[in-house]
Amino acid sequence: MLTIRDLTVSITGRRTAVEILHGVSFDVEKGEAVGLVGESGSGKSMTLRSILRTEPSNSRTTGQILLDGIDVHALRAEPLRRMRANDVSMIAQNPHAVLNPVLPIERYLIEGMHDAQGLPVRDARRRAGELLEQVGIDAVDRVLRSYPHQLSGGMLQRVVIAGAIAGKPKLMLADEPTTALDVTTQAEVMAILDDCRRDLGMTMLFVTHDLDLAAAVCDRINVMKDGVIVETGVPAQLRDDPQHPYTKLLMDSRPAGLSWPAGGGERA
Ligand SMILES: Nc1ncnc2c1ncn2[C@@H]1O[C@H](COP(=O)(O)OP(=O)(O)OP(=O)(O)O)[C@@H](O)[C@H]1O
Repeated sequence: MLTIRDLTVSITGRRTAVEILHGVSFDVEKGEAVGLVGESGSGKSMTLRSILRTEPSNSRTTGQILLDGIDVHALRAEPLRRMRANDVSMIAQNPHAVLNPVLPIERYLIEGMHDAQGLPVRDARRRAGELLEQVGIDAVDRVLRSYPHQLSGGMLQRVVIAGAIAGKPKLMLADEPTTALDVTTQAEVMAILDDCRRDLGMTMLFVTHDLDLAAAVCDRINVMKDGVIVETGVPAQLRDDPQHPYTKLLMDSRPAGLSWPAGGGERA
């Protein structure tokens, strides 16, 4: 479904250019959850931005990104808008960056569905309620009428997930979706995201610095360092037989006593 080949991104200054991604290549098959794991600054977010073509304006991208065989860097404005509206959804770290603080949640969801799918407002309102139920929200009417500042971070991230799955996108990009939440809420939101993905059969590219979290939800993991994928494997393989020194370092730096979750590639 997603093929990335030899992706390089350089940030250009007046006289110099700094290369940030140095020939990144990996695949995500239909229905798979694939992790992109690495420390801060390794280039994970830039890889996601390249897929959505939202790289900084002073950047230069080479290589190929194919979504179902279509080269996203060759798309003109209208097909690109359609791709962002219908095919690829993004869940970012901070829901406040996505939700307009002066609009109730209802407007965010309804306008999103109206704009992206052309759903009439009345249908979009009903669907918004269903989506909130799907992400585990009970007090649907209260949440729909609330403004972002009236809801907790975990609740807001559920709303963002509801918006992201509304159009049943082919590909979900999740960029540290639980990092800004407290630990208990992190687990809840991650479980909801994982459930929604499975229920809808969506493909996911999941960016995180947390190898354990990636292992819990991903079928395969790409380990990234300094703009390069240094190792790819299923979670059990990275745990039992890490090949690259950086993967070993990530394994060794996990909190003591933390057992590797039975998830991802280890699921029955
Ligand atoms: N607009 C920009 N201009 C210049 N450099 C940038 C820009 N955006 C990102 N970078 C640099 O590109 C590199 C990769 O950044 P990126 O955000 O992709 O890393 P990351 O792995 O997602 O880290 P984090 O988890 O902190 O977001 C970093 O060195 C960062 O400083």
